[in-house]
Amino acid sequence: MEIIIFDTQKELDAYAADLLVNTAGEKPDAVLGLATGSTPIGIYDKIVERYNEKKISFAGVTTFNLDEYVGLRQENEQSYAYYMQKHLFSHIDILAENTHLPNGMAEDIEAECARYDEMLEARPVDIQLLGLGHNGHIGFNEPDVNLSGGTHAVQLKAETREANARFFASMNEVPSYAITMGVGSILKANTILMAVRGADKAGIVKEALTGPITTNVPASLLQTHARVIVLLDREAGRMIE
Ligand SMILES: N[C@@H]1[C@@H](O)[C@H](O)[C@@H](COP(=O)(O)O)O[C@@H]1O
Repeated sequence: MEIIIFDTQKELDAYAADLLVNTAGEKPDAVLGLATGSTPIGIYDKIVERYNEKKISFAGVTTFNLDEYVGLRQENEQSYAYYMQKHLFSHIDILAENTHLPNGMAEDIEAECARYDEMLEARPVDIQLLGLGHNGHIGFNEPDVNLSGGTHAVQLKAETREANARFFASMNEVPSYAITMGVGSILKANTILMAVRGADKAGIVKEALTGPITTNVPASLLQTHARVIVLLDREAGRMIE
Protein backbone atom coordinates (compact mmCIF):
# COMPACT_ATOMS: atom_id res chain seq x y z
CA MET A 1 0.00 0.00 0.00
CA GLU A 2 1.37 3.37 -1.01
CA ILE A 3 0.35 6.28 1.23
CA ILE A 4 0.98 9.84 0.11
CA ILE A 5 0.25 12.82 2.35
CA PHE A 6 -0.28 16.21 0.71
CA ASP A 7 0.15 19.67 2.18
CA THR A 8 -2.71 21.11 0.21
CA GLN A 9 -6.03 19.89 -1.11
CA LYS A 10 -5.11 21.19 -4.57
CA GLU A 11 -2.05 18.96 -4.75
CA LEU A 12 -4.07 15.93 -3.69
CA ASP A 13 -6.77 16.69 -6.26
CA ALA A 14 -4.23 17.17 -9.06
CA TYR A 15 -2.38 13.96 -8.19
CA ALA A 16 -5.57 11.89 -8.14
CA ALA A 17 -6.90 13.50 -11.32
CA ASP A 18 -3.66 12.82 -13.14
CA LEU A 19 -3.65 9.16 -12.12
CA LEU A 20 -7.15 8.78 -13.58
CA VAL A 21 -6.36 10.87 -16.67
CA ASN A 22 -3.12 8.98 -17.30
CA THR A 23 -4.93 5.65 -17.03
CA ALA A 24 -7.28 6.81 -19.78
CA GLY A 25 -4.35 8.30 -21.71
CA GLU A 26 -2.42 5.04 -21.74
CA LYS A 27 -5.50 2.94 -22.46
CA PRO A 28 -8.16 4.82 -24.43
CA ASP A 29 -10.81 2.18 -23.64
CA ALA A 30 -9.99 2.25 -19.91
CA VAL A 31 -12.62 1.43 -17.30
CA LEU A 32 -12.69 3.92 -14.45
CA GLY A 33 -14.47 3.21 -11.18
CA LEU A 34 -15.87 6.44 -9.78
CA ALA A 35 -17.08 7.65 -6.41
CA THR A 36 -19.24 10.43 -5.01
CA GLY A 37 -19.27 12.43 -1.77
CA SER A 38 -17.56 15.77 -1.20
CA THR A 39 -13.98 14.47 -1.47
CA PRO A 40 -13.94 13.69 -5.21
CA ILE A 41 -15.40 17.05 -6.31
CA GLY A 42 -12.00 18.79 -6.54
CA ILE A 43 -10.61 15.73 -8.34
CA TYR A 44 -13.37 15.90 -10.95
CA ASP A 45 -12.80 19.66 -11.35
CA LYS A 46 -9.17 18.95 -12.12
CA ILE A 47 -10.05 16.20 -14.62
CA VAL A 48 -12.34 18.68 -16.41
CA GLU A 49 -9.46 21.18 -16.43
CA ARG A 50 -7.17 18.59 -18.03
CA TYR A 51 -9.88 17.82 -20.58
CA ASN A 52 -10.27 21.51 -21.41
CA GLU A 53 -6.50 21.77 -21.85
CA LYS A 54 -7.03 19.09 -24.54
CA LYS A 55 -4.83 16.68 -22.62
CA ILE A 56 -7.28 13.78 -22.78
CA SER A 57 -10.36 12.36 -24.50
CA PHE A 58 -12.87 10.17 -22.72
CA ALA A 59 -14.62 9.10 -25.93
CA GLY A 60 -13.58 5.46 -25.46
CA VAL A 61 -13.70 5.36 -21.66
CA THR A 62 -16.26 3.42 -19.62
CA THR A 63 -17.15 4.31 -16.04
CA PHE A 64 -18.84 2.47 -13.21
CA ASN A 65 -19.95 4.29 -10.11
CA LEU A 66 -19.80 2.61 -6.75
CA ASP A 67 -23.28 3.29 -5.55
CA GLU A 68 -26.64 5.04 -5.77
CA TYR A 69 -29.47 5.79 -3.38
CA VAL A 70 -32.63 3.72 -3.68
CA GLY A 71 -35.72 5.76 -4.55
CA LEU A 72 -34.18 8.92 -6.01
CA ARG A 73 -34.79 9.74 -9.66
CA GLN A 74 -31.83 10.72 -11.82
CA GLU A 75 -33.22 14.26 -11.98
CA ASN A 76 -33.18 14.50 -8.18
CA GLU A 77 -30.27 16.78 -7.31
CA GLN A 78 -29.25 14.47 -4.47
CA SER A 79 -28.98 11.38 -6.65
CA TYR A 80 -25.50 10.24 -7.50
CA ALA A 81 -26.52 10.12 -11.17
CA TYR A 82 -27.21 13.87 -10.97
CA TYR A 83 -23.97 14.47 -9.06
CA MET A 84 -21.91 12.71 -11.75
CA GLN A 85 -23.54 14.75 -14.53
CA LYS A 86 -23.00 17.94 -12.62
CA HIS A 87 -19.40 17.41 -11.60
CA LEU A 88 -17.97 15.38 -14.48
CA PHE A 89 -19.96 13.79 -17.29
CA SER A 90 -21.59 16.93 -18.70
CA HIS A 91 -18.17 18.59 -19.02
CA ILE A 92 -16.28 15.89 -20.93
CA ASP A 93 -16.69 13.89 -24.15
CA ILE A 94 -17.64 10.61 -22.47
CA LEU A 95 -20.53 8.77 -24.16
CA ALA A 96 -23.65 8.55 -22.00
CA GLU A 97 -24.05 4.85 -22.78
CA ASN A 98 -20.58 4.20 -21.35
CA THR A 99 -21.34 5.71 -17.94
CA HIS A 100 -22.90 3.33 -15.45
CA LEU A 101 -24.48 3.76 -12.04
CA PRO A 102 -26.77 1.32 -10.26
CA ASN A 103 -30.39 2.25 -10.97
CA GLY A 104 -31.90 3.10 -7.60
CA MET A 105 -35.35 3.34 -9.21
CA ALA A 106 -35.30 -0.22 -10.54
CA GLU A 107 -38.49 -2.13 -9.78
CA ASP A 108 -36.54 -5.31 -9.16
CA ILE A 109 -33.52 -4.31 -7.09
CA GLU A 110 -32.09 -7.84 -7.05
CA ALA A 111 -32.21 -8.05 -10.84
CA GLU A 112 -30.60 -4.60 -11.02
CA CYS A 113 -27.72 -5.76 -8.79
CA ALA A 114 -27.23 -8.85 -10.96
CA ARG A 115 -27.25 -6.69 -14.11
CA TYR A 116 -24.60 -4.40 -12.61
CA ASP A 117 -22.38 -7.33 -11.64
CA GLU A 118 -22.65 -8.80 -15.14
CA MET A 119 -21.49 -5.51 -16.64
CA LEU A 120 -18.61 -5.30 -14.15
CA GLU A 121 -17.64 -8.86 -14.94
CA ALA A 122 -17.49 -8.00 -18.65
CA ARG A 123 -15.52 -4.78 -18.16
CA PRO A 124 -13.16 -5.05 -15.17
CA VAL A 125 -12.20 -1.76 -13.56
CA ASP A 126 -8.67 -0.50 -14.26
CA ILE A 127 -8.62 2.06 -11.47
CA GLN A 128 -11.22 2.55 -8.75
CA LEU A 129 -11.53 5.88 -6.98
CA LEU A 130 -12.77 5.57 -3.40
CA GLY A 131 -13.68 7.88 -0.55
CA LEU A 132 -13.92 6.77 3.06
CA GLY A 133 -16.94 7.03 5.34
CA HIS A 134 -16.49 8.05 8.98
CA ASN A 135 -17.37 4.52 10.08
CA GLY A 136 -14.96 2.94 7.60
CA HIS A 137 -17.48 2.33 4.83
CA ILE A 138 -16.40 2.22 1.22
CA GLY A 139 -19.08 2.77 -1.39
CA PHE A 140 -22.02 2.06 0.86
CA ASN A 141 -20.54 -1.11 2.35
CA GLU A 142 -21.37 -0.47 5.97
CA PRO A 143 -19.60 -2.14 8.93
CA ASP A 144 -21.21 -5.53 9.60
CA VAL A 145 -20.42 -9.07 10.72
CA ASN A 146 -20.53 -10.13 7.07
CA LEU A 147 -19.78 -8.16 3.94
CA SER A 148 -21.24 -8.92 0.51
CA GLY A 149 -18.96 -9.64 -2.42
CA GLY A 150 -21.15 -8.41 -5.24
CA THR A 151 -23.53 -5.53 -5.86
CA HIS A 152 -26.34 -5.48 -3.32
CA ALA A 153 -28.90 -3.31 -1.56
CA VAL A 154 -27.97 -1.98 1.88
CA GLN A 155 -29.79 -0.28 4.68
CA LEU A 156 -27.77 2.81 5.57
CA LYS A 157 -26.55 3.23 9.13
CA ALA A 158 -27.90 6.16 11.12
CA GLU A 159 -24.44 7.76 11.20
CA THR A 160 -24.13 7.54 7.41
CA ARG A 161 -27.55 9.10 6.89
CA GLU A 162 -26.59 11.85 9.35
CA ALA A 163 -23.24 12.48 7.61
CA ASN A 164 -24.98 12.74 4.24
CA ALA A 165 -27.91 14.80 5.55
CA ARG A 166 -25.95 17.96 4.79
CA PHE A 167 -26.79 17.47 1.11
CA PHE A 168 -30.54 17.19 1.76
CA ALA A 169 -33.16 19.71 2.91
CA SER A 170 -33.97 17.60 5.96
CA MET A 171 -33.01 14.30 7.60
CA ASN A 172 -36.36 12.80 6.51
CA GLU A 173 -35.36 13.17 2.89
CA VAL A 174 -32.17 11.13 3.24
CA PRO A 175 -32.85 7.71 1.71
CA SER A 176 -32.64 4.71 4.02
CA TYR A 177 -31.42 2.31 1.36
CA ALA A 178 -28.79 2.30 -1.35
CA ILE A 179 -27.37 -0.05 -3.94
CA THR A 180 -23.63 -0.48 -3.75
CA MET A 181 -20.89 -2.45 -5.43
CA GLY A 182 -19.69 -5.05 -2.92
CA VAL A 183 -16.28 -5.09 -1.30
CA GLY A 184 -15.47 -8.14 -3.45
CA SER A 185 -16.20 -6.17 -6.63
CA ILE A 186 -14.19 -3.19 -5.39
CA LEU A 187 -11.20 -5.43 -4.65
CA LYS A 188 -11.29 -6.76 -8.22
CA ALA A 189 -10.12 -3.39 -9.58
CA ASN A 190 -6.57 -3.48 -10.88
CA THR A 191 -5.63 -0.36 -8.88
CA ILE A 192 -7.50 1.25 -6.00
CA LEU A 193 -7.11 4.94 -5.35
CA MET A 194 -8.51 6.08 -2.03
CA ALA A 195 -8.67 9.81 -1.30
CA VAL A 196 -9.43 11.06 2.21
CA ARG A 197 -9.30 14.48 3.76
CA GLY A 198 -10.15 16.19 7.01
CA ALA A 199 -9.27 15.84 10.69
CA ASP A 200 -12.58 14.07 11.35
CA LYS A 201 -11.32 11.10 9.29
CA ALA A 202 -7.87 10.79 10.95
CA GLY A 203 -8.97 8.07 13.39
CA ILE A 204 -10.74 5.91 10.84
CA VAL A 205 -7.85 6.33 8.38
CA LYS A 206 -5.49 4.91 11.00
CA GLU A 207 -7.85 2.03 11.81
CA ALA A 208 -8.46 1.21 8.14
CA LEU A 209 -4.83 1.33 7.05
CA THR A 210 -2.98 0.02 10.08
CA GLY A 211 -5.58 -1.76 12.23
CA PRO A 212 -6.80 -5.34 12.02
CA ILE A 213 -8.54 -6.46 8.83
CA THR A 214 -12.16 -6.69 9.90
CA THR A 215 -15.61 -6.40 8.37
CA ASN A 216 -16.32 -3.87 11.15
CA VAL A 217 -14.08 -1.50 9.19
CA PRO A 218 -14.85 -2.35 5.55
CA ALA A 219 -11.97 -0.19 4.28
CA SER A 220 -9.50 -2.35 6.24
CA LEU A 221 -10.03 -5.05 3.59
CA LEU A 222 -8.08 -2.82 1.23
CA GLN A 223 -4.99 -4.02 3.09
CA THR A 224 -5.44 -7.33 1.23
CA HIS A 225 -5.19 -5.69 -2.21
CA ALA A 226 -1.89 -5.68 -4.09
CA ARG A 227 -2.12 -2.17 -5.52
CA VAL A 228 -3.69 0.47 -3.32
CA ILE A 229 -2.70 4.13 -3.42
CA VAL A 230 -3.98 6.24 -0.53
CA LEU A 231 -3.97 10.01 -0.87
CA LEU A 232 -4.42 11.98 2.35
CA ASP A 233 -4.29 15.60 3.35
CA ARG A 234 -2.23 16.45 6.46
CA GLU A 235 -5.30 16.40 8.72
CA ALA A 236 -6.54 12.99 7.60
CA GLY A 237 -3.02 11.60 7.80
CA ARG A 238 -2.02 13.08 11.14
CA MET A 239 -2.35 9.82 13.12
CA ILE A 240 -0.25 7.71 10.77
CA GLU A 241 2.63 10.15 10.16
N1 LIG B 1 -21.41 6.61 -0.56
C1 LIG B 1 -20.51 7.69 -0.28
C2 LIG B 1 -19.11 7.15 -0.13
O1 LIG B 1 -18.71 6.56 -1.37
C3 LIG B 1 -18.17 8.25 0.29
O2 LIG B 1 -16.86 7.78 0.33
C4 LIG B 1 -18.57 8.78 1.63
C5 LIG B 1 -17.66 9.84 2.19
O3 LIG B 1 -17.98 11.06 1.62
P1 LIG B 1 -17.26 12.45 1.88
O4 LIG B 1 -16.14 12.48 0.90
O5 LIG B 1 -18.31 13.47 1.55
O6 LIG B 1 -16.83 12.47 3.29
O7 LIG B 1 -19.88 9.32 1.47
C6 LIG B 1 -20.90 8.50 0.95
O8 LIG B 1 -21.41 7.74 1.97
